[in-house]
Amino acid sequence: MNPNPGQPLRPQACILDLDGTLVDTLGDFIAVLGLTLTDLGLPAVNREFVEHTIGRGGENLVRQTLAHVGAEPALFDRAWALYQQHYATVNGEHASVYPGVVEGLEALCALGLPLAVLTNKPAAPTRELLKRKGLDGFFTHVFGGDDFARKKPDPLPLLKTCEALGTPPSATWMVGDSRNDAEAAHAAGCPLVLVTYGYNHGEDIRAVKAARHVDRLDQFSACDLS
Ligand SMILES: O=C(O)COP(=O)(O)O
Ligand SMILES: [Mg+2]
Repeated sequence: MNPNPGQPLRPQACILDLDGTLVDTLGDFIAVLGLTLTDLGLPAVNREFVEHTIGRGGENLVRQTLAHVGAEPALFDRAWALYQQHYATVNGEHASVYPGVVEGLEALCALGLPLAVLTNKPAAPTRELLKRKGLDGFFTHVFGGDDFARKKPDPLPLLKTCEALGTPPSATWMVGDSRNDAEAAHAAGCPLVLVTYGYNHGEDIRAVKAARHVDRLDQFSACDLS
């Protein structure tokens, strides 16, 4: 029973998004797309386009990019293969952990909460990035966009992650940076925290309904868990 109806349950576990929430990976996406487009003899795309398009997985980014530069959709398979090759090399080089993330994760772990990463990035580069940035030790589970039949904003990956964590969705908080995380969390029944510093397709994340909006991850742990 929720002792405060209308208030979300105190977290028993947390699910965290990766890109735009834990790590600022925009520079990696820009570099990898640049290399891919050069290999294909296609024109470059600008930073704003990349920032507004990331969040729904690499396949979607590559598809949207081909459309944006006026390339044939049939180029997708080649472009996706090149993109993945370049991503494996570049991964983390132009990326940095956001301020407050390590402190926030330490606070959540100190409370004994199991933590999972759930991202639309494929699982292999996700695990590698967490390792390269020294974040891998915080998580009991790491799931990527290719681990389940559907990606966020579908609720399926969140429900599967709750199952793996062994906690009910109503007490499993989702922390993310975009409306994909928000739609998935609302549909799954997970309380939602949105960080204000990530990527939300160029739209103001404060307009998206959430239990909390925070400017740093350690603000979430400070206000909700003590
Ligand atoms: O790969 C992406 O599009 C980013 O995904 P994420 O925000 O779910 O981590
Ligand atoms: Mg994100």
